[in-house]
Amino acid sequence: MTAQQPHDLNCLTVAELEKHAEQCMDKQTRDYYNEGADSGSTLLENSQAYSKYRIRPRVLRDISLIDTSCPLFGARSPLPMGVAPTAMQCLAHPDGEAATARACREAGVVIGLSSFATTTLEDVAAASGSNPRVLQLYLFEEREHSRRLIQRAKAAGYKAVFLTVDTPMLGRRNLEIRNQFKLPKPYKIANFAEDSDSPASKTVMDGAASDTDADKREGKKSTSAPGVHDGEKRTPPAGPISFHTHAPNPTLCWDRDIDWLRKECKPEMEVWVKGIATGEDALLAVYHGVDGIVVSNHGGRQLNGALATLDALPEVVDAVQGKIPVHIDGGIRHGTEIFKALALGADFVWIGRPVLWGLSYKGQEGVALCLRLLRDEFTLCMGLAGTVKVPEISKDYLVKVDKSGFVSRL
Ligand SMILES: Cc1cc2nc3c(=O)[nH]c(=O)nc-3n(C[C@H](O)[C@H](O)[C@H](O)COP(=O)(O)O)c2cc1C
Ligand SMILES: CC(C)CC(=O)C(=O)O
Repeated sequence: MTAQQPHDLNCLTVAELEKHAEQCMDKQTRDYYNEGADSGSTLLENSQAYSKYRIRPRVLRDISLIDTSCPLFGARSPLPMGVAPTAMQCLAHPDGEAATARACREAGVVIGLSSFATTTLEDVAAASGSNPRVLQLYLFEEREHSRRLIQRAKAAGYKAVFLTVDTPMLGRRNLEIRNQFKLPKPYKIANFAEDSDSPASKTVMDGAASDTDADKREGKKSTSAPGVHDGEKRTPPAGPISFHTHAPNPTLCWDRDIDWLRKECKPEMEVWVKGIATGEDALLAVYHGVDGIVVSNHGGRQLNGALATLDALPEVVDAVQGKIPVHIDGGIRHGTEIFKALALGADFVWIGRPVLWGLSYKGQEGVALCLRLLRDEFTLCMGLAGTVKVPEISKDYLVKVDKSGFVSRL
């Protein structure tokens, strides 16, 4: 990714990228990617939270050499920004996660790969070369699948596992239900295509929606549903691995699961938790020895009514007191918003839907465009705000504007 890259005159902002992507995606994909849970208010507030803050630019500071780099996984990242894990990217473009990985490699930007990717983690590693990658993990109740995935990620050079902790149950996504969302053939949930614990596994890996998906939507009894105490013993979900059955794990807990995960991953891979939204849980994460936190509400797709991530960030940063890195995702659509998140104490940001929009628009080239737009906007923001180094970005550069227009220093 070079600074001299010509502009795509049809697409100069992430907002324009979103509009183009709308034309490129079929309805099922557009609805699945773009919607939030329930009324979508948290999805909306994730973005709106950024407009409560304005930047206080400083001048006459010689900003001729701007360094946008920051530390990440024991090395340096050229930007304080990575690509968040999002499932099933072949829905956006046939090249899917491999195209995203190639664009990330070109830009030197870390890629987060979803457990529920449509490309294997080995193929993404091959497309990434020496560029850093992390594996997002849904820790299944049936541990063997997860154990195998972790071993494969280690062998393929992944730097970290990001355990998603905001999905003890799946959020209610009404468009997904109405569309009877399913992964169309020939795509597969690639990382589990070889797992064949039961004969039924093979069927769902072929890409068809499982009966289990339909049963879940219709509210039929499932072993993975959280416990209403009816005296029956819980059994983990068996059979086909589909995201409706296996991604949510209502049994996850700090003591047993985080400790197990650290033992499985370390020392080769770091263990992070993705989906922290309170100071209390941030303290527990530190106590349980995780290497980092992502403040996230899953892009507003889980608990609707939860606080916007930018609003949750300060209490997490206060609780952590710099002991481990704090990252954030949700609603970031412009380089100035990366700046605001860092000014409020985040060490790094992750970008979700805009990357999917880029992928839908032009495959690898579209993802590269998305990353370039955000990079250029962020660099421009640093320069115009009078900062030349990422660690200089602090709350001194922000004011908060309340609903009546009253401006306060932070
Ligand atoms: C279509 C889609 C699929 C997602 N899949 C996953 C996933 O498999 N695992 C996960 O932890 N988060 C997943 N996420 C959440 C993202 O990692 C991230 O938290 C969120 O997209 C950030 O918000 P943004 O889209 O507003 O940038 C998904 C988000 C979207 C939009
Ligand atoms: C596998 C799914 C649960 C993917 C996901 O996290 C999402 O759709 O938000």
